[in-house]
Order: sequence, then structure tokens, then C-alpha cells
Amino acid sequence: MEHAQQVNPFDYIIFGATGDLTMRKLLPAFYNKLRLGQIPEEARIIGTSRTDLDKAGYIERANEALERFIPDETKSPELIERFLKMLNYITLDGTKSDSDWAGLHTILAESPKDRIRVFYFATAPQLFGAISENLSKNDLITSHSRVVLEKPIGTNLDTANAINNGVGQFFPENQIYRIDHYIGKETVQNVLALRFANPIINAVWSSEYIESVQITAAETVGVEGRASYYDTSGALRDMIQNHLLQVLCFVAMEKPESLEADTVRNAKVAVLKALRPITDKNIASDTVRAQYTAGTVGGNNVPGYVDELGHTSNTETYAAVRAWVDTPRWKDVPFYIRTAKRSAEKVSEIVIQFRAEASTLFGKPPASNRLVIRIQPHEGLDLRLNVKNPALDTFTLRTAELDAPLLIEGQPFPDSYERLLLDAVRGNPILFIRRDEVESAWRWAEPILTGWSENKAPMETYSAGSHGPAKAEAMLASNGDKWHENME
Ligand SMILES: NC(=O)C1=CN([C@@H]2O[C@H](COP(=O)(O)OP(=O)(O)OC[C@H]3O[C@@H](n4cnc5c(N)ncnc54)[C@H](OP(=O)(O)O)[C@@H]3O)[C@@H](O)[C@H]2O)C=CC1
Ligand SMILES: O=C1O[C@H](COP(=O)(O)O)[C@@H](O)[C@H](O)[C@H]1O
Repeated sequence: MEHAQQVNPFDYIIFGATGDLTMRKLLPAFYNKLRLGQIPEEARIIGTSRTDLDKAGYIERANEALERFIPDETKSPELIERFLKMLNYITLDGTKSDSDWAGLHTILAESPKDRIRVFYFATAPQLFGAISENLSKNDLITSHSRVVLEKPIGTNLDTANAINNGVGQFFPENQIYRIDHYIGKETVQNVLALRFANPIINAVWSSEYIESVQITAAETVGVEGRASYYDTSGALRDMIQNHLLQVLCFVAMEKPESLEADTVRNAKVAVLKALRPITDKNIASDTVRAQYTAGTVGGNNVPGYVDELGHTSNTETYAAVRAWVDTPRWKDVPFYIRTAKRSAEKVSEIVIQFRAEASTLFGKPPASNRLVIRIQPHEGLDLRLNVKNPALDTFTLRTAELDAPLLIEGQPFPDSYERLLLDAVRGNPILFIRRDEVESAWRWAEPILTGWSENKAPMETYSAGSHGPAKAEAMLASNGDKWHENME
């Protein structure tokens, strides 16, 4: 029962409480957990940012955000009122030692000494070290504290190390929770259930039966209001180095011996370390980068990336990589990873392409088996099977799709932040990223970024509203493969 999962009372202190992430994702996620009975009445959420607001002013902003971002079916005025009572706010510049730390101290001192304290850093990551230092200097880090770090953890290995060292001086690794909202998605967590709770899946989960794996995260939106961040990041840093490599880890990891956090994270690190390096020799053939040009998305004409920015740019809005996991299980199985802005459709999915049966009793089958794990939207599974064609008095085959929705009728699917926010309170880091995962991911991704910056793979273009550049099609075609597109 949901109520049984109620967490202990907590104080959540959000740095960046007036920002987009807090308003659009964090507050609605907390609200839903309160609705589900998982948050006790004594719990408090204390927002901080430099914006000069009092408690009432912040509550007003939070109320507007809830009105806007919670779905109508879960909106209840009484519950919103209860939720808003949990909120407090203090104006604070997290990077300045002479800011109002005493004020934060006073608010936190109202709670029992052993109250769980979670600091959530929803600000630019360059500030994380300074905020941690000020928390430490002001004696705000207790043995019951944890810190949640938002992405991106660096733009390369060096900057990631700088951020991790900055925070690590004041918080031990076991108190650091690096969040990746893709692992917060039910459908990504479900990959573990699918693989390790179903012998019929587990038994065929290797190169003996699997020919290739595709991992896609495509979006119809452009860079929206985040151009200044995105143009310094690009698709590989924004989505592949973190979210999609995490998804790949779930698909490719060996079975962990338990669900103990470090056992699972060790299994992920082993995958990241087994990723074959992309070098100058294969960067042009195994990676594709591209920028969208003007086109039509959902019936609307949209400008190209550089027109949206108003200046030229060498930043990719599309990235695709043919990756290899050099373990016996995945020998010779390509993992095709891609992500795009301004794509034809919003879809995140994993496609497991099984090997073809060369010949059956009935001759060559019309298609080989394929499992599509729909991360979003239409969360669910699609399994393509060969079956007998009932229209014919012969053993002629046709294909059929078994469609298993993961949504439960009448039950809203949890947003990706919901479990993660409370797992930090529970002190369960299983779905958070350990430092060595960040480092291994950068060790694989950075040579691609370096090669691209040296023009070792050309910048391609694709029309907004298309599925991506022709070169990405060609990359798969060279293995006899084809991207899975839902719209075809
Ligand atoms: N928005 C999203 O969907 C996602 C965001 N993220 C990450 O979350 C973080 C926040 O993103 P987002 O909310 O979009 O960013 P915003 O720019 O919307 O918000 C930044 C927040 O940080 C506060 N802030 C800035 N400087 C300081 C400071 N010195 N001390 C205290 N607070 C400060 C700002 O308030 P003020 O200026 O008043 O101080 C504001 O509340 C980033 O790391 C981003 O990469 C990750 C995934 C998705
Ligand atoms: O972290 C990010 O993720 C979003 C996509 O998330 P999704 O849950 O909607 O698939 C992406 O738009 C953003 O650029 C990136 O920073």
C-alpha cells in the first residue's frame, strides 16, 4: 500500500527554489507524494534563492506553479493548502559567506536535531562547491544530512572532478546523491524488472539472440528558453553522457547480486568501463552530429537552430553513436544511441532487435522478433512475434505485436522526480549516480567531444521535424540495420 511507504519527517532545503526546475518539476512531485500519503505532516520544504521574497511571497509563487503544473485530476484545493503550509523561504545567496546563513540556521533549529536534512542544489553546478562550503562553515551539515546534485556534473572529466571535489570536501560520498531524472522514470527502472524477473527474457538477453540495441530520446521542442545553457552543451553532453548511458547500463549490466545500491552501481560502472573507446580512427564512422535547419514540427513552421540563436554555432542538436560494450555477453552487438531536438516526434524508447531465425518449419519468417520498451509516451512494451496467418489454409506466417501497457487504468504515472526526491530522504542511493559512474561516462564521452571540436566528424544538418540526418541512416545501414521510427 502506498501509505506504507511514508518517509520519516524531513527538512528539504532547495537552493534555486525560484527556478524553472523547482517550479515545474520539484514542487509538483512533492505535492503528489503528499497526496499519496508518503509525506508526513511535519515535513518542511525551505526554498532559498537570491530573489528577495518573504514566506508569503514564495507561497504565492508556489501556488501559481502548482495551478499550472499539476494535472487537473490530482488537483485538490484542500491538499494544495496543506502542501503550501509545508513551505518556507529565505533569501540567500548560496555563494556568499555573508549572506543570511543565520536565518537558515534559525529555521532549521526549529526541528529536532536528528531530523533528516536534504539540501537540493537546483542551481548552476559551478555554485555547488561554494554552497557546500557555506553550509559547512555555518554548521548546517549534520550526520543526518544528504545533498542532491542536479546535472550537469561538469562539461568534461576535469570540470566534473572540480564539482565533485568541491562538494566532496564537505560531504562524504555516501551523503552525495547525484540525480539523473531518466532513472527516475518508471519505465527505465522497469528494465531491471523485465530482465531479472522474467526467465523468458533473461534467457535470451545476450549476443546469442540479440542482434542490436537502439536507445532513442527524441524531442519535438527546440532549445526553448535555455539557449545560453544548451549552446555551450549540445546533445551529447545534455542527454547521452548522462541519461542515455544510464539507460544503456540498465540494458547491458550483468545481474547484480542484490538491490543494494553499491552492488547495482558496481554493475553499472562495469558496463561504462567496458564501453569501447571512440578514437580518431572510428569517430567519423561511429558518430554523427548534426544541427536542425528550418522545418515543420507538428504542422508549425519553425526556424533553424542558428536562426533561433541569432548567431553561428558549432553545437550539435542531434547526436548518434554506434557504441560497443566489450563484454562476452555483448560481443559484436552494436548499441545505437541517439538524441535530437526538433525531431519528428517526442519519443524515448529502447529497441531490442533479436536475431532472425534463418529458416523455420514454414520457411523464412516475415520478420525477426523485436521488443520495444516504450520509455515515454505510451509507456509500455511491444513484442513482435511471428504467428500463423489465419486467412490461409497453409502454414503461412504473419507478424503480430503483443502490446503490454505499463500504465494502470485510473492511476497517474509517477513523474520521474517523485521517487528520487523521497529516496534521498530514505537514504537509498540506488537510483543516484556514484562519482565513479560520472567519471567513467566522461572518459568515454570526452574523446567524442574532442574529436568533434577538431572536426574529425563533420557537422551534418537535418530539417526540423525530420528523423535526423541521412548520415545517421547510413551508419546503421552499414550494419544492415535501420532506426526504428514509430511514425512510419
Ligand atoms: N529546468 C529543467 O528542466 C532542468 C534543470 N536541470 C538543472 O537544474 C539546475 C537549475 O535549472 P533551472 O531551474 O532550469 O535554472 P533557472 O535558471 O530557472 O533557476 C536557477 C535558480 O538558481 C537560483 N540561483 C542562482 N544563483 C544563485 C545563488 N548564488 N544562490 C542561490 N540561488 C541562486 C536562481 O534564483 P536567483 O537568481 O533569485 O538567485 C534560480 O532559483 C541546473 O543545474 C540545470 O542544469 C536539470 C534537468 C532539467
Ligand atoms: O535533462 C534533460 O532532459 C530533457 C528531456 O527530458 P524528458 O524527460 O522530457 O525526456 C531535455 O529536454 C533537456 O534538454 C535535458 O537537459
